[in-house]
Parts: sequence; C-alpha cells; structure tokens
Amino acid sequence: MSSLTYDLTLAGLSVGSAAALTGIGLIVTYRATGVLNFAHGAIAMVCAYVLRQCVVEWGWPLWPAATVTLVVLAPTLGVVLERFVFRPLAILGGDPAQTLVASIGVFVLLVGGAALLWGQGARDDAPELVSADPWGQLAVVLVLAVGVGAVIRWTRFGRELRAVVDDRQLAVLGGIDADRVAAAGWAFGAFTAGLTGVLLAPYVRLDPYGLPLLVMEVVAVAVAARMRSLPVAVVVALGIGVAQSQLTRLHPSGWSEQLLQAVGANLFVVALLVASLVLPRIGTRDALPRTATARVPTPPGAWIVAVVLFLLPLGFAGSDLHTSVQVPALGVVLLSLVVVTGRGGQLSLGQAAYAGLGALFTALLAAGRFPGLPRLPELAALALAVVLVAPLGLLTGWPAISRQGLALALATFAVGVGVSRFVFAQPYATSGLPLDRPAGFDGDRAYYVLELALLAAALLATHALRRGRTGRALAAMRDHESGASAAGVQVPSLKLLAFVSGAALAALGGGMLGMGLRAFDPGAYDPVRGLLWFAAVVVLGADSTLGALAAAALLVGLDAGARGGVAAALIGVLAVLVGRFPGGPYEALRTAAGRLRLGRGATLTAMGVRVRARVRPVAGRAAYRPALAGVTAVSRGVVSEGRGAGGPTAGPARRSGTATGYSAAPTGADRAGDGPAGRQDRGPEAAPADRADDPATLPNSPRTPSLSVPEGAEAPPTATADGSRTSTPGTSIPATPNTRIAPTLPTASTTAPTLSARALHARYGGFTALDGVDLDVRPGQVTAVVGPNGAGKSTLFHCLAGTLRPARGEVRFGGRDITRLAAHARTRLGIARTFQQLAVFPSLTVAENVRVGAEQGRVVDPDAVERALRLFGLDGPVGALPAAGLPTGTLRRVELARALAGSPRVLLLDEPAAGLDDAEVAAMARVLKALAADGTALLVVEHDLDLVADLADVVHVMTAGRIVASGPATYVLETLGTLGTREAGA
Ligand SMILES: Nc1ncnc2c1ncn2[C@@H]1O[C@H](COP(=O)(O)OP(=O)(O)OP(=O)(O)O)[C@@H](O)[C@H]1O
Repeated sequence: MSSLTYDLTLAGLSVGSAAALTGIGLIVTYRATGVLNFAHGAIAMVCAYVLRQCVVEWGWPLWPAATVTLVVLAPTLGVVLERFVFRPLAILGGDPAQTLVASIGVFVLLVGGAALLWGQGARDDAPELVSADPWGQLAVVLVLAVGVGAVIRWTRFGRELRAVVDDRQLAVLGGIDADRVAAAGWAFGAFTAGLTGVLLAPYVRLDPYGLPLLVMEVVAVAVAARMRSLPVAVVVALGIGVAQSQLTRLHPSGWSEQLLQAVGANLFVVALLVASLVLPRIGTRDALPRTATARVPTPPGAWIVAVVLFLLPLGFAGSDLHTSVQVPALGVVLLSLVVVTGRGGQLSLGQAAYAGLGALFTALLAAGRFPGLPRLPELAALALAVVLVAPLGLLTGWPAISRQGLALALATFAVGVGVSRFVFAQPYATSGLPLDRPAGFDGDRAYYVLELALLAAALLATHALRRGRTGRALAAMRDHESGASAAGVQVPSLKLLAFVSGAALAALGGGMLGMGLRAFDPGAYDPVRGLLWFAAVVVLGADSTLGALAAAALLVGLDAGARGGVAAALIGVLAVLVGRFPGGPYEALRTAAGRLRLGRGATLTAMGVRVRARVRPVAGRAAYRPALAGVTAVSRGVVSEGRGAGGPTAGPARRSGTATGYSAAPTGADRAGDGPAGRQDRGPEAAPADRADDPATLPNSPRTPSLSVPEGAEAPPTATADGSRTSTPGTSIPATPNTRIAPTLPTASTTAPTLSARALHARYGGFTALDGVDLDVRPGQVTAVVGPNGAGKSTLFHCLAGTLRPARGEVRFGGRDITRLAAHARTRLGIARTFQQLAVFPSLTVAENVRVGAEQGRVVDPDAVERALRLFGLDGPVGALPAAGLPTGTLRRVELARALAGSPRVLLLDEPAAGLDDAEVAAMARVLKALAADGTALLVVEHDLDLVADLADVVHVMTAGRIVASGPATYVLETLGTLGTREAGA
C-alpha cells in the first residue's frame, strides 16, 4: 500500500471511528428505549464544550476533566433525560412520534442553551483527548462494540433490554425493571455521544450548531444497521469513512470534479439519503402525536391583537424595524409547516431546505445567474422562485407516500441535510449572493408593508388549504390515514399536495427572509433551523395559523437580544414538555376547553336520548329521532318512512331485533309485507321456484345448490384438533369438515354478485392467512363471514377493501378486476367499509366526518350528509360536536354514516357491533337490514353470532384461511349450533 493510500486510510478510519461511536450510541439508546435520539449530536456538543471549559477556561488537567465529562456528566445527562423526559412518555404509551418531538426538543434546548452559555461563535481550541493517531480511536470503538454486543447477547441485562424494546408493558408484567434498563441505555448512549464530541471537537469547528449537525449526519450508520446490528454499524461507518477519505485522491476534470468533491466531502450525507430513502424503513408507526395537531381554541379577539401587533412595527424606527422585517417572512415559512404538519399530519424536518431554495433561486434569478433565464425584477424573481421550488416539494412528498413517523422524519431530515450540503454549501452560494429588495420597497418600512401584504396572501392560501373539501380531507388523513383512504380520500395525491404547497409557502417565506437580510445566507437555512422551526410550530399548536405567527415573533424577538439561543432554549423546553402532561401544555389547554364543550355535548346527547324516550310516544317525532323507526327503504338518496308498506322481510327463522337503540320502538313495518320493488325475499322459506339458482353464480358449489364443505377439502389442523374455537362466548363454531349444511341458498343469490373474490391467497411472510377463498357479495343481501380467531376473516376483509394485496387470486367488482386497485379508488367505485377499531377523525366534528365520506364517495350528492346524519340520529346539535371523546356507540354511527354518505353499492363491515350495547346493536341491525332491502350489498365480518343470525342472509364459515361451509344463515347457524351442542355434550 502506498504511503498516501495508507495515510488516507488511517484518516478515514479516524472519521469512521467517530461515526461508529455515534452509531453504537444511537442503536443502544434505540434498543433500550425505542427512541431515535435526535439529541445525540447535541449531547456530544455539550460534552465537548464542558471539557473545553474545564481544561481551557478553568485550567483543569486533561484526564480528570475528561473523566468528569465522560464518566460523570454525560451518563448523568442521559439518566436525567430518561427520567424526566422520556420515561413519562414511555409510561404514557411510548408514542414514537411524541418521543421524536421530545428528542428534537432536547436537541433544540441543548443547542440554544450552549449558544446562551458559550456564545454562537466557533471555538478552535478544544483539547485533544487522544492523538490524531486513529488506532487508539479504532481500538476504543471496537472494544465498545464487542463489549456492548456481548452484553446484549449473553447477559441477563441484554435479555431484559431486548424484552423491554419488544414490548415494554409485557416486560414490566414479566417482572423486568424497564426503567432501569432504559436508564442504563440512555446513560450509555449519552456516554458514547460525549466521547464522540470530545474526540471530534479538536478537528472540526466547535460551535453550538455545526457539531451537533455533523454528528447527526452520521445517523445513516445506525439506519443502515436497521437500528439493530452493531457490527453492521461499525463496518458501515469505517467503510464510509475510508471511502470518503480515498475519494479526495480523485481529481477528474470538468463538472464532475465539483460533484465528486461535494460527494467526497459528504459521503455520510449520501449514505443518509440512501439509508432513509431507499433501504427498508424503520419505525413506521404513527404520524404525529395527537398533541401536536390538537386544535388549539383561538381565544376571542386574538386575531385583532395579532393584527395590531403586526402593524405596530410600522411605528418603530431604525434597527428595531430591521429586526421586525424577519417576522412576517419567518411567519410565512412557518405557515408551510402548518399546512404540511399541522393540517396534513406529515412530519417534515426538511422545511428549511425549501425556504433556502426559495431565497437562493430568487437571488440567482434577480442577478441573472439562473441557468437559461434572463435577469428578472426582484418580485418576479421571487414569484418564479416559488413556482420553481413548489415541485421540488416532491423530494419529501414522494417518500411521504409510503412513510410515516420515524421513517418520514428521517427521510425529510435527510433531504434537508442533502440540500444544505449539496446546494447551499457550494461555492456559488457561499461566496456571498446579494439579494436586493424590490424597487420601491428598499427601505425597511416600505419592505415591511410589502411583507405584510405577502403574509396576508400566504394566510389566505393557508386558510384555503385548511378549509373546505381539501382541508377536511387533509385533517382526515392526519387523524386516521387508512380511515381517510376508506372514505375515498386520495391519500397519496393529498400528501403530494401538502408537500408541494408547503414547499411553495416555504420558498416564498425564504425569499422574503433573504430580501430582508439583503443576501442569501446559507446559515439562515441550516437543517438545524429546520428542526427548530418544526419544534416551534408543534409546541405552539401545529394546526394553528395564529400559533405559527406567534412562533415567528417569538423566534425573531427572543433572538434579537445580545445573546442568541434564548428562543431555541425556550422552544426546546416547551417541546420537551409537549408530552409530559396528559397531552402537553396545549393539549391541557385544549382538553380543558374541550371538556367544557364536550360536557355540554355529552349532556345534550344524554338529553337527546331522554328526549327521545319521553317525547316520541307522544309527539311521534322528536328532534333526535333518527329516521330508523319505520324505515322501510333507503332508496338511493331517499329515506322513506314506511307505514307497513314494506321493509326487509325476514323469514320466520330470523330473529327479531330488540326494539331499542336509535329508534324508540320497532314498527314492525320492517318485517311485514313485501319489500320495495326489486327487493328479494330472503331466507330458506323462499319459494322453491326461486331456488333455481344459477350455478355459475354459486361460489362454492358449481353444480349443486346444496352447500357443504367442499368435497375433499380438509379441515385445517387447527380447525379439527379439538373443535373448540369459540369465537363468541357461549357459541362454538365446530369445523367438522364434512357437514352438509343447507339445501338451498337464498333467492337473492340468483342476482349477479356485486363484489366477488376468487381463489384468494394471502400471506404474512411464510404464513398463509388465506388459502384459496371464493366469496360473492350480492346486492340486496347481507353476507356474513364468521369463524374463530385467526381464521383469516380480517385478512379477507382487507383484500376486499384494498388495504392488503392478495398473493394470488382475484377480486372483482361489477365484473371489473379490482385486485390491484387502491383502497380509496375502491371507495370511489362504491365499496365503502368500516373498521374493527373505530376509524373516525377526532379533530373533525361529527358532521364534518360524514361530509368527508360524502365528498369523496362514489356519488357526490349535496343532500347525502344530512340524510346520513338523520338516518343515524346524528342530526341536531350532536352533529356539531368534535368526534373526539364521543362514546363508542355514537362513533360507530358516525363511521357508518360516513360510509353511507358516499352512496356505496357495497358496504363492508368489520365487526360493526364491537363496543356497542344490545340496544345499539339492535338499532344498527335495523338500519343495515333496511340498506340491504334497498339493494346495497353488505358483507359483515362478525363475532356476535346473535347479530349474524338476526342480520345475515348468507353465512360463510371460515377457519384457518378457508371457507369450510356456506349457506343460508338460518341453516348454517342452526347446524353449527346443533353441532356445537352435540360436541359440548360429547
Ligand atoms: N400483519 C400480520 N402479520 C403476521 N400475521 C398476521 C398479520 N395479521 C394477521 N396475521 C395472522 O393471520 C391469521 C389470520 O388473521 P386474521 O386477523 O385475518 O384473522 P381473523 O379471523 O380476523 O381473527 P380475529 O377474529 O381475531 O380478528 C392469524 O393467524 C393472524 O395471526
């Protein structure tokens, strides 16, 4: 090896060792607590400053100072963070997004605190702990990695650590002291951070912003190791370090030289981009913590105060106004976060990049240096810059389509860092780009007026995005992504829209900021600022435009003093506290306000019930009386209240629903007489002539109308082992395979199926959850799927709804193959669904929830909302209540009303009775029957066999991924009951 190669390799190993240390620390903390510690770099920076303080300022000897810093201070800092910041969050449920916000808060707090204590300038006299010789560093890293690996793998503590990470609550129930494990993880993580800081500080600029960012850039190492494997992290870190070092030898000519230099200097950033955008994701749970997006009630008059405060600087003189011009500009940047994060619920740590691009493009366009474009006047340059940056929002919008939570945070952070390093840090940008203000607005006062006009325009744009159909869809996506998709919201497009609009707003604000400062300053758009802005918006109420303006004023105002960092420190404290109280300070406020509101609402609801109970018999109609009583037909769009003129008939074997719930009394109308035209009689008592089933339409028995377990089909082992798969207490579903169940199908089966599945296979890894399922869901029928836990019912449901793609087989809707169609697209075709776990949008009112379904559904019908609300007894005051905090029974109705508001042709219901009491179940059954009578095809996956008996026309019995029996409800359930009794007797 030549001496140059050797030297470069050694230098690379030195850098790689520091990166490996960071990787080890991040992985250990993550494994012990599930937190990706964004504050790791900030802890490194604080330790480096403390060591310098001890040695340089106080004159302590190096090694005692290092011992105090690394063995006492760093672990103590880790333990304090665990005890006072992250443990309370873990106890509250360990919402990963909340811990992410808290760790960004700690980052911002430490950075701000360091700036306050030690100033913002860079120090170049950090003491050198070990010589530049990389072997010592490498040895430290390897010993640490091997030691930690051994502890995790072979010791009791390691086992406990893995248990805590897998399931903290379960581990605690198993007698493990999760707090001790987490504290140890944090102490060790902070120690490695401190070590990284003191090792790096002598060779890089020690300043409050630069060093933390440098350390966080190597997070790629941990991500590449999937936050698990220490050896992978060490090898990747050393590999990148050496490669980066060797790249400095290459000197190609032309444009590639610049590119190579940029890549060579930032190989860890390239790795971060690859790791977060290309590699499989980590930590994909959850979008934003509820607290971050909670509606903060705007106090009355707040807008008037805000307007007055924003006009106030016009009376200022000189330097005060010079500072004030930053406020509206930053306000516009922060409004971009309101759109992306507050309303759309998407974590975005890279917003500073778009702001910077806006300023850079404006400067280049105004200077005539933008490739291919002539010199433009400043305002035109700003406008064009906004237009050019907007599509770049796809840089973070695209990853957001398939990412949530931590994975999205990392991806957006990576884009922010990438733009900062590869665009802002290049010579053309750093050599000083002047940015003039528009002609006529050169003075601070005139420019401030212009800014206020632009801010007003940005507020209007933000308002438009947060209002109306788009605003509701964004809020729905934020509150419950799959629920929004099920309501027909085009989630991927909406995410792109959020990020593109966010990028445009950020670019506008960034350009304004640049003009305010009269230059493009790359430091003003540093990724660290992106974190600070994100934290500021989140703590002041992410979905609040007023909050964004307040944050802008706070950030500029507090940092206008002699010492910067006050704003960061304050925002850091608030961000750390966001999760401390039940919901953070703003949530506490909101909850208090909400309680008042909900208190009234709850009373109203209760009153509604009372009123209904008391008034109806007399008045016959009450404000709350839902249209269920006497509903005979829900003809598409028309709820008619029958007077014995029709309704879904039920055969004699059908149970009658309990006469309680939404409606005060059963009218009997839904059971008497003929149904509306076109309605099929149901039940086995149908006339024999009606049973001339078209064999082609029968899923399970192609040639014979009799239904049985398919010939030769073996009951899966779990099904026959003991026959005791009781899915509902007291109701056993035996899976004896050769049971012939029923001679006939209900007559409705002669109609062509609306939705059908053929030979569906679905797998989770190597496990087959669906093993060749055929199913038809026909109009005018309630088709039920029953079976023991784990039978595959939900999997089948997901395949039909479009949330899971089958490995093989086909799903058809009205003859069209929809196997590969996304969930929202199926909803728009007319397949609506509800969820086993409620999927309502808590921040929207009841009526808004239903409106989302109507706006995104198959048919956009202006009356659909009112009709759906009335049908489920949600009209009146309850419609104006926020969904958050309403009782389960009400929310089930909200979900159903939302599904129906889109006028679906097929309604898929996943355990619709979950969480409902008998009266509510009975009432719901009546609506569902009415819907079926009107021609809607219903599929119900349900554990409650009483409800199935009451509701269903056709029942399919599933076990172990197969349908083992199908037939008319009465026969199937009776046979199952008999078999169950026989089995029980045996
Ligand atoms: N995401 C997943 N990853 C791995 N296995 C899964 C997953 N979801 C379900 N399974 C497994 O697939 C099988 C079928 O699950 P599914 O939820 O469809 O059953 P189910 O009949 O709906 O049960 P339940 O009534 O309990 O909801 C079960 O063995 C379950 O453990």
